[in-house]
Amino acid sequence: MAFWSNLFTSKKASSTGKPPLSVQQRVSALKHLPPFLKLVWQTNPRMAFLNVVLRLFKAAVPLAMLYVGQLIIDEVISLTQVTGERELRYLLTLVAIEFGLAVISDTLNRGIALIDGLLGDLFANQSSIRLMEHAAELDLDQFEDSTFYDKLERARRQTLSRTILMSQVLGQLQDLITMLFLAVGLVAFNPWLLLLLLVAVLPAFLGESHFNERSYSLVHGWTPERRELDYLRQTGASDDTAKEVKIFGLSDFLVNRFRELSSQFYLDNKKLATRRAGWGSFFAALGSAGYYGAYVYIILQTVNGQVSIGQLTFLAGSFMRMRGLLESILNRFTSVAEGALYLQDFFDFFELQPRIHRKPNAPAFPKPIQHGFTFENVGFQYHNSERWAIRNLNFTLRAGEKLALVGENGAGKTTLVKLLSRLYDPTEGLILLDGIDLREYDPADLRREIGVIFQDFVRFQMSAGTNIAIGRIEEKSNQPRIESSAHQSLADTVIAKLPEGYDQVIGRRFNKGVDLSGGEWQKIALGRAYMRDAQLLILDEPTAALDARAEHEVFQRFAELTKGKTAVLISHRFSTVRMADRILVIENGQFVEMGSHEELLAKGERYAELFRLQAKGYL
Ligand SMILES: Nc1ncnc2c1ncn2[C@@H]1O[C@H](COP(=O)(O)OP(=O)(O)OP(=O)(O)O)[C@@H](O)[C@H]1O
Repeated sequence: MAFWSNLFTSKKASSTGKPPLSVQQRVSALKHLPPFLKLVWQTNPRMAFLNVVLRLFKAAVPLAMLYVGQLIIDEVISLTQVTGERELRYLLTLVAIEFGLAVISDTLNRGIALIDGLLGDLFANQSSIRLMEHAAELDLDQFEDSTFYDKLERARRQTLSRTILMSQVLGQLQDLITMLFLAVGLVAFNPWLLLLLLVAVLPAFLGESHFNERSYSLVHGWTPERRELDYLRQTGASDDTAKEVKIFGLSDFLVNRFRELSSQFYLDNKKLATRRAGWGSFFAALGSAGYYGAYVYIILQTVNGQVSIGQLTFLAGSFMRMRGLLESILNRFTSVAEGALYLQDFFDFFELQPRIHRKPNAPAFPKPIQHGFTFENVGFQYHNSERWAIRNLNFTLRAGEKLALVGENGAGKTTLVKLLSRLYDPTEGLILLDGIDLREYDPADLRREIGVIFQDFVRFQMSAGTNIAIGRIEEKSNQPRIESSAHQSLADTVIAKLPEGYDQVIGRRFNKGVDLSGGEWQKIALGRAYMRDAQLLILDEPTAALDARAEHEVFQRFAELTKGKTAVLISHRFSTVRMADRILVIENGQFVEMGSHEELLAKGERYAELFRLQAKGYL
């Protein structure tokens, strides 16, 4: 019987190859319940308090009803033995009390369900907000780590299901109190009955807890695959991918992979569910045997005249209720413990801390920048890669200059920009701003003074105006500023053609959304750079989809706008690159040469070679 041997601390790997968790781990997961309940309480203290009070009242109702029931039956029996005039007032009062209790019980149930639902909604909303806020604080490389994604995914799934945990924990406390009340009556009659009850219910509890742990391991171990399933579902049927899925005939490929993964999960789950159902029926039969044993005992006592018929109904009723309660307490205990295990994922996510954060005593950000950014022997390795994306980089981006970065695909240009904006910190070497290590400044100050438009800028499925305002979202109501940014980035001509102008939702995701061409999107995204009005502006090839004339015009306007400001341009078009004051050529992450267009051409080395290739139409 593998079941019994696995029950406590199984070392056997589950079907997912992950060892199931031990009882110790499960019990230790319960430590997350107090902070969880604290979060629930903080969500809305008044509602939480009311919930507890209503549940306390509800806990006392079953005992009161059973007791009144006993009095009613005994009174009925004694009245049947009376001949002549019968006094019914007492009996009718008892019935009225029982009726009152029934009404109170129903009302309390409704009230508790209402507050549970409302508090649960508030809690789910607040958890989602906390999750979004915390995710926003984390570093970019944490997002690029797949184990981080698994954590985020599990935490995201938690926000809704945790509201069920809240009702379960509170329900548990309520049932425990009801049990306590009922137990007092039962123990007074015969303490052995209580023991019989435990014996009847305990195996079912252990069985449930075993299977819950298995199903947690299964679900937990399948997180990466479930993410893949979500991805496949999304890729197979979404507006973003429909074009390529059709052209390349990818539907079967995606469907087959989905079928393969989902049927593996189905089979694993089916095996577990079937075993669970089999053992569950066996344990339920054990429970019934316990109940009927106790029932026979009480009946015999009644026949022998040791207890009244009213007491018989009270005791049998209490025993039956206690069995139900104990079963649900124990079963719920395992799902509470399981919920607490998932809570671990939830709290784990919140324990992740960004490495790039504000230090105490951060120096004031220079306004204006005096000297510029100096790279001293800078090297950078992506955390998931052995390769150095950038190495031994030494140069200065002078305050007020326009610097163009040139290099082949994968040379490290975008990486350099990410280091400048502190999306990452260098693996080795230093970046200094006006002589102070960039890491000393508050990253929020730095980012406020830098505007970057990446080549893979986000196409926000929002209005055209908001898409530009995103460059400085605090100014989202400043329509003149949005319009002047749109004018400078040539987005105004695109917006003029939209039926609802600046209020037009762009992108296809939402109803009435109008999609734009690649170049039109770029003009909108470029508007963000003008909206930003930062000390350092970086354009990382956001003009690649613009036609040659539009790009030329964009950069002429850009040069005017950035007069006196520092700017970095990345472009593969030399007609654009030559507008820069200086050009930095990098290859395989290493410095190759630096100078003005004329200087580099005169030098006749790498830049000159690339320039001539493009002039001949080879690049
Ligand atoms: N998130 C990442 N994780 C791991 N490696 C990365 C990541 N991003 C980029 N790289 C690698 O770092 C190197 C430099 O990439 P980078 O994006 O900086 O090149 P680039 O010069 O901007 O190229 P392109 O002209 O194609 O945009 C490449 O080899 C790339 O594969």
